[in-house]
Amino acid sequence: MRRFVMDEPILYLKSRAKNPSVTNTWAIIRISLLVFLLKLHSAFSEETNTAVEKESKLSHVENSNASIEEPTWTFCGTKRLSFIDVVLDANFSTSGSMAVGEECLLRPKCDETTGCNAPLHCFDFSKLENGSLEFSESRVVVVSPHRLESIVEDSAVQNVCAIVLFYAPWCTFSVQFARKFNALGRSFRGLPILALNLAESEPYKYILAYLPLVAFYYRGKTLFKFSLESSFEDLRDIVSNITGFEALPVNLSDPENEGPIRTERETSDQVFLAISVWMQQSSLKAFRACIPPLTFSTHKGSAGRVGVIGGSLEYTGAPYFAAISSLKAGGDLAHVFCPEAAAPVIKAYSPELIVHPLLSADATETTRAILPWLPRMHSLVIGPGLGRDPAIMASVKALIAEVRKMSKSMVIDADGLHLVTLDPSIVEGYRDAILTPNEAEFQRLYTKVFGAKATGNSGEQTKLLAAKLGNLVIVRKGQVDLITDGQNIIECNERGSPRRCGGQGDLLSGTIGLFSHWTNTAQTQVPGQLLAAYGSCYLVKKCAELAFAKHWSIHASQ
Ligand SMILES: NC(=O)C1=CN([C@@H]2O[C@H](COP(=O)(O)OP(=O)(O)OC[C@H]3O[C@@H](n4cnc5c(N)ncnc54)[C@H](O)[C@@H]3O)[C@@H](O)[C@H]2O)[C@@H](O)CC1
Ligand SMILES: Nc1ncnc2c1ncn2[C@@H]1O[C@H](COP(=O)(O)OP(=O)(O)OP(=O)(O)O)[C@@H](O)[C@H]1O
Repeated sequence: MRRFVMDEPILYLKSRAKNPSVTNTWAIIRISLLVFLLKLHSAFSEETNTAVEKESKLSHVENSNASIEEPTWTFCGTKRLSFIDVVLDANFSTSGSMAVGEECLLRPKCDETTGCNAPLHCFDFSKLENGSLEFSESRVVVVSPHRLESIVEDSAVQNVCAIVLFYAPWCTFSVQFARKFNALGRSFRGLPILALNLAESEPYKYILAYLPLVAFYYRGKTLFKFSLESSFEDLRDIVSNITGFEALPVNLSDPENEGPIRTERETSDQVFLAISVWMQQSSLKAFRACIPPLTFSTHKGSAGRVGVIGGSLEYTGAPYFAAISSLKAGGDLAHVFCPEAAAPVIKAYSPELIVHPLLSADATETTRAILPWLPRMHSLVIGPGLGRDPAIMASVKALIAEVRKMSKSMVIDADGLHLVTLDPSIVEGYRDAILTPNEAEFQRLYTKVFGAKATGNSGEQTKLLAAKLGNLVIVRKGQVDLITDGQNIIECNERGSPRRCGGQGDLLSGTIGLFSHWTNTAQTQVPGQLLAAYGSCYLVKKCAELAFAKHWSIHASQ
């Protein structure tokens, strides 16, 4: 599924708008092409003629305003306005975001010729001759995503302002805001006042911090986003002040303001989508707040000591990936407890890792040797590369029992999950456990616990299993990672990488091990294990996406 942030098409178009000579040349080429197309098309139908007429008018817009300079910006004057965000890039004199309710007024920068009160040069569509264009009327125009992109594209090469409401008919706040926005549309003639219904758009196509959200575009840039706490009068004044368009008298309570955006709420399954988007955004924010600051007062180990219990003669990469990722993500010390045969190999991969060749087929001896180390670990990652030797499994089972007694965070992955599938009671009811199954591992565990294959909604299946195991945390990995403690569920639907090379799960378990220490220390409102898991899923998917974009074919070390 393609996803992009709202500003992405704008960024793409910026390069064309920045250089006036390129813009002019581009405009001339477009006009010549349009004139040619005009002649060609006018032979066909009446409908085609109308379209061509519109294009011809737009080319007139381009032509007449080709010389207009990019304005610079400043805040001046005082008026109580509410902006969510002021999105001005390096070309502009002011940047930053402003809290709701701050006293400010955004203006093109004061200079000798324009003074402080000069508005933007926004094209007035109502002044077009024979103006039958959609924007020449005074009303909100509901557009498709495709149409919105083309308008933003047009506005990048012309001096067109566009005000866009992103809304959903099932969203209570959108519906409450609809009347104000409908009235805003009726207050201005000649200015594109648009609305995009997210319910009819590709899910996740626009990542919006708020719903509803009003964005103001000018020449292909998002200049700012309005807060919905603004009154209708404030919204109208902002638009009027910035564009220089005079507002028509409109009464907010007029019945005509019932449309075109509906003021009655529709019910829909998409509400879940909104909650999911909100959960992801708030989880990321909450997780970020748990990241320990870098200061000179900390000591070695305080940012995290993670122990990985894993590795075998066959698999030395998996425990290495888990341990090294906990260090690379910000941990201070990473220990690996592995069989003797694997230790020199793992050690040779990296001098950073502290490798203990203490895991053996003798459960009593293993426990005796590793037990003194356990209290020093903040968290344990159990399973990467262990293999399935029954005697080793028995040793690990004994260690899990010791970790439980110490109430330490424990991430169970790979062959550790095989052990849990053989005997789920070893983790049952232990809320500090985080299981990280891939799809195959999830199905095996689910079948073992419920005696039947999982069917139906995958979120519900995952919640059911986590609840049945006593509300521990399950991270079901896949195209969308599902993270649940049996009550709450968070999805991580970052794009990740289409390369499914081995070892990516080990990166995930290693970082969850570290992050669970951070979130437990920070004492969060959202359960710490859930946050740690979300932070890690987000990080691993983001890294995979970036590495894939850079190398095109990735493997875990990248
Ligand atoms: N470099 C290394 O040392 C590595 C070692 N690894 C270790 O290798 C051992 C075996 O791990 P496996 O993951 O192969 O476990 P399994 O032996 O249980 O195999 C899982 C099977 O499920 C399949 N599968 C995975 N995701 C699936 C999905 N979404 N839908 C359908 N089928 C799916 C896989 O192709 C595989 O055949 C573990 O100890 C693991 O830690 C892996 O972590 C990879 C890297
Ligand atoms: N189809 C997919 N598209 C994008 N990302 C995916 C997809 N499937 C899994 N991932 C991501 O890859 C990472 C590892 O998941 P995977 O299912 O490969 O685990 P694993 O089999 O346990 O890995 P490992 O090879 O380390 O044992 C997770 O971050 C997961 O989100």
